[in-house]
Amino acid sequence: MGHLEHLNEVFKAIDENQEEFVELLREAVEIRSVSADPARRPDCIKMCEWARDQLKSVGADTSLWDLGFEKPDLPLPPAVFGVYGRDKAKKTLLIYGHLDVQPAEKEDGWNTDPFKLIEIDGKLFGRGSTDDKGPVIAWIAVLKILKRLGIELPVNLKFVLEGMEESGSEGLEEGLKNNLDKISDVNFSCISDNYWLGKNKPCLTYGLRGICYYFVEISCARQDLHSGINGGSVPEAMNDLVWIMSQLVSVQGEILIPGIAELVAPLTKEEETLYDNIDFCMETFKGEMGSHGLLADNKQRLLMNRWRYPSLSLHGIEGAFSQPGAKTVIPAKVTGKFSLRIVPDLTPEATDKLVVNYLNALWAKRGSPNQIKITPCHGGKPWLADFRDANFSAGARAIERVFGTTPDFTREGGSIPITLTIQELTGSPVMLLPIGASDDMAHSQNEKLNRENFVKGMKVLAAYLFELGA
Ligand SMILES: NCC(=O)N[C@@H](Cc1c[nH]cn1)C(=O)O
Ligand SMILES: [Zn+2]
Ligand SMILES: [Zn+2]
Repeated sequence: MGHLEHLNEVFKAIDENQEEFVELLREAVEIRSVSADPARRPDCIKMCEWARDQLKSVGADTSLWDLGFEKPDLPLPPAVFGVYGRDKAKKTLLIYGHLDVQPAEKEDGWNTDPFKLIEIDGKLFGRGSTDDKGPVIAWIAVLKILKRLGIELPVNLKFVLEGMEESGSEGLEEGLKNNLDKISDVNFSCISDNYWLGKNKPCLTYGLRGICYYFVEISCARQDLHSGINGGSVPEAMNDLVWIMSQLVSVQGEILIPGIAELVAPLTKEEETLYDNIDFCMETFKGEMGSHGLLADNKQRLLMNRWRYPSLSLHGIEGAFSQPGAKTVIPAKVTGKFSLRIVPDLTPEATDKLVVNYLNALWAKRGSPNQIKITPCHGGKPWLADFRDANFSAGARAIERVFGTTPDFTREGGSIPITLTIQELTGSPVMLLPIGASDDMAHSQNEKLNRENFVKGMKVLAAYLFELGA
């Protein structure tokens, strides 16, 4: 039987068994694997063990790689490694995904409990539904279906799943380097951990921005003070911090740190034309976010701002009063948090140097007697690939089979720190194959994955395996 006939059977079985896979996603969403919260570390570990058990249940050889400790009393979640098939005559595909999620509280403004999967109008709401538990489960679903139907896999598979992606993939690069012999036979890699550019048209992604995250801690007193009793008598940490944070980015979104713009790879004529035919509407994008404005006045420039230029975002101030009401306090210690999304040819090292020099220069100018501590937190490199290779061709053909349309080739503004490492360590091409839609609201309130995207995503992944093995 040819691979096409197999696919029709596989697609039918995916449709008929979709409820089972929604239930798997429900189980996974209920595990609060928030990697940024040390108190949730046991849940991150539990989530990795859960995924290991799922892979085992379909017949993969699995192991957990110990990745050591984040801090003396805080173990890193293990990486899940799975091998499915060892046929020397077949190509080997490495599948990467992550099992940890961003923090979420109902009080943040969710309409439902973030850690309960709730379906409303075909949308599966829950933290991690789209980023990245849904896509990981889509892979597991494909294996379950192929096993059930007794269909031989057209390629060998190797899984690398981790529990720290949302916190910079700490420990994973070392874990991969320690297990190089296990991934040296990989011919292709695929990551499903980003989103379509819109709600209707699928895409394949060939670029990611990197990330450099910073903490700036300023302290002014031993403990919080009364702003009536002490206001006007002490230089305040919060005033210093807000002064610094207001000088990082302009109202037009331009990064004010000297030297950053100069390290950005120049735009070539060939690259410029790539943005013209992409199916993207600025007004729809603005509407989906409910934003009050955009930082560009044409589609091409807006996409470039998201994909090929760096950006700087202010994330929060730890220690500042943020509850409802009007507490009259002078916080004793505040920590500002911001990050830069970096692009070729910026490196985390060069970015750290420029950022730290600039913060030190600002601090000297401020002349405050308070104490400052600048901590570069995690860094991840950008990634840019050639979308004209065999991996992308197989992905594009798979999408055509399921959607009857060719995908757009896109870049992504977010970061998956391990992507470049996987490409370099395996010496083979990586492709990003998103299944979620642009309005999934990853990292935000009411994160969701459309049931249709979930089901069609499984079909695309299955078709991709057959195209790759053809
Ligand atoms: N789906 C990819 C993703 O969301 N990646 C994160 C990675 C990250 C790095 N530091 C914190 N998170 C992203 O924010 O892009
Ligand atoms: Zn993700
Ligand atoms: Zn994420």
